[in-house]
Amino acid sequence: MSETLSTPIDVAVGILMKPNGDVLLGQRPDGKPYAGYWEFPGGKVEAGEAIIDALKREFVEELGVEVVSAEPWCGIEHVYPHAHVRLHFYISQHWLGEPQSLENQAFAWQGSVGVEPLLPATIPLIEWLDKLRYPTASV
Ligand SMILES: Nc1nc2c([nH]c(=O)n2[C@@H]2O[C@H](COP(=O)(O)OP(=O)(O)OP(=O)(O)O)[C@@H](O)[C@H]2O)c(=O)[nH]1
Repeated sequence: MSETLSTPIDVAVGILMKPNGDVLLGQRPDGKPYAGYWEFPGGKVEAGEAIIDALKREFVEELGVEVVSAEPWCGIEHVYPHAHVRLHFYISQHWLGEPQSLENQAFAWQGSVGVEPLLPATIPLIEWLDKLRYPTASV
């Protein structure tokens, strides 16, 4: 148990961003920790896998979307009761295909993010993302 919590797990997370700034969030399906919480799509990096390859794989598996290009944006480390995660966030503005619910999860394109609850480690990202998406807004 202590080893599980002290050893960080790398997670590749992708933010699909439309030209108008809308971003895609997904709801964690039943059976996973924090089921029902909203997150940016992604998942754990497998042994020996590059983070960008994990991102592309997860998007195909979860959404049927091919990420053509994505830029690393920021990293967050967070210790949950179930895991110590190191989240690698990427932003993609270039993908192929419409997101499909391949794991029976709900999805929502969001301008101002209104879905909740969000995964705890993802909450601070929204403010940073808004500064990036809406640089002239006074908020
Ligand atoms: N995808 C994603 N994961 C996040 C975010 N924020 C956050 O804390 N996480 C954490 O990162 C981890 C992702 O693991 P996961 O269980 O979803 O990964 P996975 O799809 O590979 O799951 P699996 O092991 O069932 O195949 C979870 O501990 C989750 O709580 C986020 O915005 N997106």
